[in-house]
Amino acid sequence: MAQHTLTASELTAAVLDEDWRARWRAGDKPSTRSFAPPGTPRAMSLRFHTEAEALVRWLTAPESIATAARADTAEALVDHLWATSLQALTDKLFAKGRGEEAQLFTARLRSFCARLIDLRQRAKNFETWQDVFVAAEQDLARVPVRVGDGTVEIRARVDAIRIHPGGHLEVVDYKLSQGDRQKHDLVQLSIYAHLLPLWRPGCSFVGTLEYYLPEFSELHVAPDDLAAIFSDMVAPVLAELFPAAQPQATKRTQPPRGNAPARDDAPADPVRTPAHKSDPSVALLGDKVITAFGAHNLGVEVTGVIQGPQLVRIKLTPRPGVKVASLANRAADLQVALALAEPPLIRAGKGFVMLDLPRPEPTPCLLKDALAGALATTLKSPVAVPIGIGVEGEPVIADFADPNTCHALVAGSTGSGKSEWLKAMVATLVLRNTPAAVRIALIDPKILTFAGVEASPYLWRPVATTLADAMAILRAAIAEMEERYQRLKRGGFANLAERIAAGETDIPFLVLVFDEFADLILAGRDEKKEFEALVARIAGMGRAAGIHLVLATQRPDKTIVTGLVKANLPLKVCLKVANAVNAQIVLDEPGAESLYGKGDLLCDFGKGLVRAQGLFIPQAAFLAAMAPPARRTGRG
Ligand SMILES: Nc1ncnc2c1ncn2[C@@H]1O[C@H](COP(=O)(O)OP(=O)(O)OP(=O)(O)O)[C@@H](O)[C@H]1O
Repeated sequence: MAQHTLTASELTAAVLDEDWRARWRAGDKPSTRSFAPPGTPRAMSLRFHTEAEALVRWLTAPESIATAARADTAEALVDHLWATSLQALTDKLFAKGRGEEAQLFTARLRSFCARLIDLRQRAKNFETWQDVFVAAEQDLARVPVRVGDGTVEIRARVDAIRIHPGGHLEVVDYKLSQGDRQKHDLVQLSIYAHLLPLWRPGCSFVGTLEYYLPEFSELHVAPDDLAAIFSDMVAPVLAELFPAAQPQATKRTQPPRGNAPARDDAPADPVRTPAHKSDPSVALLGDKVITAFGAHNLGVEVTGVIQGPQLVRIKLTPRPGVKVASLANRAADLQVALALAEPPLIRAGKGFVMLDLPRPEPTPCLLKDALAGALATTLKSPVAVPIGIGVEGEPVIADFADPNTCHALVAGSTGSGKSEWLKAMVATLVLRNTPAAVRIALIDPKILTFAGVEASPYLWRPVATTLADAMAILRAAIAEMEERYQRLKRGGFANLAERIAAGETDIPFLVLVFDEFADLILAGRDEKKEFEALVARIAGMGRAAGIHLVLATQRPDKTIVTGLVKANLPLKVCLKVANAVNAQIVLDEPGAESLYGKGDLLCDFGKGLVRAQGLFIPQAAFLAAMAPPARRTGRG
């Protein structure tokens, strides 16, 4: 069967090298490395990219952002690099007789640091390095590109996405050599520029090639020039490589809104929840588990094997004398015995012990399918939202109207699936309500999560991307809450739901969604105090007024998830976190460090933890959902 995916590097190679293309068409997988000009000295390109990425992450990470914002000279940045890794690296290179390479490498990074200071000066009203960088080493996973009547998925990783003072986003490619490779660099940049608006519809991107030779030089390429390179050089090669690309109708879940480009980044072959194809190899797992525990003198019986969308749950009964804690302590041994990537989660359930193993072929849960199936009858109140699909295929839902789940804390390390979870939650609210019934405030410091929704009638205020705008939204929500209380009192209603039930529908529910709130806590003592006070106020009084808070963070440590924040958000949704301490902070018990990522989550409703798989909505469907109801093209 024809292959319908390739990487941006492969596509670049195919565009510029006819032999490469012929070998690929013949079914080979030719290397893209042969593309480097022969005889070039070792540029240590990979290491340069790693150092640049680590530096940008330090500049923008919540825990270091305040310190990093004070770094206003190239020397200060070089000092940081030197202390964290560069000194050790150069010492090693000198010891190996590669002193010349070490000097060249250091000179390149010096140029990089000097460039960063220029960018700092270029930024409008610089407060932190987040005013410069949106992302470093950003993966663009499986972006569908139209080829003829079909689609081809292209994968890419871009070096940086930055804020350009012209109001665009700037995609940047770092290069360590120039010469005859500039054509190659331009083709690659044109591919990135083509992919990015498909990946984040609604954003416009300019392209920059940055050379560190070691002297710095840059080449700006206008969007029209990049589009011309793509259509003249890349598009014909794509058509040649994929003469029979898959018809779009079989891949697309929903036509895009207006002129928004098609995007369907849902993983392939989604299973219709809650029924999942059973996997024959799962039948053998029970025996393997008995043997693995038996090797440590822990007797267990398998009393059930359940296949969820992403997990296999094995229900075990411990033999007399075998403690649950002893089984849980053997997670690392099971990881080895069953050749797992992570230690499995082993927890006590009602009358049994649950051992969750990854499914050999996990299947994602699409919001669209869940809304048409399991959620159709279970979401009742207008502000009921899905948490995900449970291991046994059951819908796991929360209702903001319920005092036990009226405000949420969402935590998970980077890549765990927080933004996707938030998007599925927001999409559910807007797909089930008109803008007159529900309004959303989006606080998106990462800029890309909610890009492209600016014109949505569901927005209560424009999407906030800065600390100042985020605080302004919270203050406005307090004022709104007080006004609502007056109106409820005048009408003799205890809360908004009661008023709506009486037929008065002119006040919408309001859900405030923070894709990251760490910056608000770390901004300074006064800001932290004000933020906590505002959160406490809304948390305490918001439900009656129909105002709900959803605060997400990728940094669930004690500094960010303070006692006050945690106590005020009764619903906890914890995706994969870095360690057991983080899990403990969010859920009061470890476990979430063993989740598998990509939407795998544990949720606390106040009566024990539930494991579920978060729902997924493709970006194009999300944008379509945010459109006015009359202009919707379908259901996401
Ligand atoms: N529910 C899901 N089902 C399938 N895949 C998912 C799901 N959630 C996330 N993923 C995959 O994981 C990737 C990362 O998810 P997401 O962007 O939500 O992470 P994140 O936790 O917000 O990370 P960061 O904090 O770095 O932005 C997505 O691009 C998607 O490929």
